[in-house]
Amino acid sequence: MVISGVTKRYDSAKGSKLALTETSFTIREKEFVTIVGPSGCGKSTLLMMMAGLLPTSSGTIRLGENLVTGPADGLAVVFQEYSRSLFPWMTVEKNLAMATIADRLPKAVVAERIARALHSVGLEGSGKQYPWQLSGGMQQRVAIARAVVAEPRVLLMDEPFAAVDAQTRADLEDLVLRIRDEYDVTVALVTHDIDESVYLGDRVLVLGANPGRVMADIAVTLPSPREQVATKRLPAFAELRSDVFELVMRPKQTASSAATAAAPELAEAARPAVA
Ligand SMILES: Nc1ncnc2c1ncn2[C@@H]1O[C@H](COP(=O)(O)OP(=O)(O)OP(=O)(O)O)[C@@H](O)[C@H]1O
Repeated sequence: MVISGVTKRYDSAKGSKLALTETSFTIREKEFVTIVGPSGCGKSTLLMMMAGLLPTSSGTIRLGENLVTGPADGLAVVFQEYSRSLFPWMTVEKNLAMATIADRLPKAVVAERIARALHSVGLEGSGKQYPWQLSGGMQQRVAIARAVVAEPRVLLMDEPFAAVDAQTRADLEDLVLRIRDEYDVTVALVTHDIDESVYLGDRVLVLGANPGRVMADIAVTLPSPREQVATKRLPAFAELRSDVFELVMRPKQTASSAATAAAPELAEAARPAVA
């Protein structure tokens, strides 16, 4: 996915707000990129534009050869608010089937995909249940299954674990890492949690606020597969989280020089494309 010179300005009766200043980066195929930054720096705005759910004010977003100008084939989104993103009057299976409707697949293929997706998120026995019969963590698993059932090239996630408890969050983080491998999908995940950004990412994009912009693009060179205890014990993990923390907390006026020092790989534009 290639994001080129994207800006976003919100205009309202109260005035105009530059939410995101010129932003460019590339996400390579199968890469897991996390996007972290302080509240209001434009993380959700950026992700919604990547999903084609919000128009850019200027600049372009491409998925492969195609410009993203609306909800695009090959893109799936998981939101924080699982309870609002699932249809409560439909069973889990029907919720998943809805995501495949546009593809007009044979019934047997849909059933197979649903079974695979439910297995991948550990909900094999829950297909006939309704979302409201499940815990919050299980509902978010359903939302993840629904996102992958259409077998997208890119999975976009907006603070998907912010509304669950710490233990469930750790389980869901590991689940998404497994899903990435099983479905060979490219992932961009927005979070405000610095540890999560480092634990999950192959790269961390650190955004700064006022206006929103990419301050640093940090390669995460931790070994895979990641493991909640062992990975977080590594000195390299502590170092990376400190780098990201410093960038997120650092006052705006010194941010760009700090970013360059902490992340010499900032010249991301030169990377090859792309999912
Ligand atoms: N629909 C809108 N109209 C006007 N301003 C908006 C709108 N949506 C977002 N903004 C503003 O744009 C900026 C970026 O918002 P955005 O929600 O993208 O940030 P964020 O980093 O995702 O924040 P948070 O971490 O708090 O969710 C903020 O200043 C916000 O107030």
